[in-house]
Amino acid sequence: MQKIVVEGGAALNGEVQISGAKNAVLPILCATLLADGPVSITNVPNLHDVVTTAKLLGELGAGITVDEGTLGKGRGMVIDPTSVHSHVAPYELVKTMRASVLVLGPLLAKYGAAEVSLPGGCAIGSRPVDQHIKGLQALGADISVENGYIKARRNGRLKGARFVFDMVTVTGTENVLMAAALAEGTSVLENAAMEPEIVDLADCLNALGANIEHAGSGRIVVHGVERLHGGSHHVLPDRIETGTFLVAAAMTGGRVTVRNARPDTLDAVIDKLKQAGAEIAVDADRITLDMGGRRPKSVDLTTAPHPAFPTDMQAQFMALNCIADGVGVINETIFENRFMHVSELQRLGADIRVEGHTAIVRGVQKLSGAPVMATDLRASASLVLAGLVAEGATTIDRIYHLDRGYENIEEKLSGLGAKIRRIAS
Ligand SMILES: CC(=O)N[C@H]1[C@@H](OP(=O)(O)OP(=O)(O)OC[C@H]2O[C@@H](n3ccc(=O)[nH]c3=O)[C@H](O)[C@@H]2O)O[C@H](CO)[C@@H](O)[C@@H]1O
Ligand SMILES: C=C(OP(=O)(O)O)C(=O)O
Repeated sequence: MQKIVVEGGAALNGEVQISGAKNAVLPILCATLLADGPVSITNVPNLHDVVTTAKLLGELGAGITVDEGTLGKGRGMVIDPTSVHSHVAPYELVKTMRASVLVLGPLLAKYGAAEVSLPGGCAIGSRPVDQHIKGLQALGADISVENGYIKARRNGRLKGARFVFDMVTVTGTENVLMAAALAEGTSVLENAAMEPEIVDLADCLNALGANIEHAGSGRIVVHGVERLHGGSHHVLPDRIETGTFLVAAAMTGGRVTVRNARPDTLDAVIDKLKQAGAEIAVDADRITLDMGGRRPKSVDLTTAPHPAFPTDMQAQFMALNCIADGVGVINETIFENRFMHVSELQRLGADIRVEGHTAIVRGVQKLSGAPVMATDLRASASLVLAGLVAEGATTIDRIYHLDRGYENIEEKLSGLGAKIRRIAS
């Protein structure tokens, strides 16, 4: 098992390249199952979740070629779905990555049947998939849940329908959107998620011949087509990785430019960083944050679906509040158990009180390094951030969580002057 050791104290300075978005590339890789020919994806981040998805697609029979990429286009992957021969996503793979449930819609729509293990809960909450199932049923699918598997079938083509999600769900919207792309007639998805990753998925599907309108709004219109062809797509930059590096710069009082970013996907995060006292300059694909050596000011925030403040940045801002000037109140409204990082941050000396879905963080002058344990992906990121400003060494265990969603994080942070290394334990 590997660990990360961070020695705190260095202000981060310099430039860092942002990778393709985990939450865009995972549904896009699954969407390639819908095509009749090979699909070439560029700007694919080298993440554990991408490897798991490739394994799953391979298990279904798809051909997969990894290409280290041409200059400026990042790593590439070509998925050839024409050899798919199985429609079963087994528990062994799904349990390691919830996003595996995203093969449900494509397998059902394209191959007529799907058996996908129920993903189950995870550290941050119970995370049911009832909306995925109801949405596909609205398109005419016959679905049962047996022996821990979602078993879906269709008779003839799926039929376009109007479906209103009970709550905003990102992967739920993606599953139903992918299935509707090959349905007969028009589907209208109401109360759809508006995350930039949904837009990227729709852009990819449209590049393969789908006819999807208004992705990025709460009402997506999908005119079903009979088939999708092969093609190519360049994945959107990761807004959560971007936000994490910007918080690192703000906490350490540094000056960092993130390259290959999409500033327009980060309005709520940039706004909070400004409230924390950062000077921020933005152009088309770069963001520069200059903290000028100042201590950040505490910020209050409430997580909510896009375009509001993302739950995937909550833990990182909690770390910032831990060393900020003042008291910051954080409300988590998306996941019922997304404060697992609190007890680990407290081990570093943070002053945090949790009342239900609210964490009240009183900034302290300094944290001190300690051994801590990562419990989920963004909790891990918050511990790395706290380690960057803690006095002495912070050793973070269970970093496989971090590797699910951050490409070369220690190399990228080292490039900005952080003292961070990975060790085998
Ligand atoms: C791979 C991916 O894109 N993951 C993201 C996705 O997760 P994911 O798509 O799993 O999260 P959802 O948007 O579905 O979850 C939002 C809320 O809806 C609830 N819910 C969801 C579906 C359902 O059928 N029933 C139900 O009750 C969930 O328990 C949660 O409380 O969006 C989350 C919220 O922005 C992010 O934190 C994750 O990083
Ligand atoms: C919760 C996250 O991811 P996932 O939905 O893949 O667990 C995340 O990216 O912070």
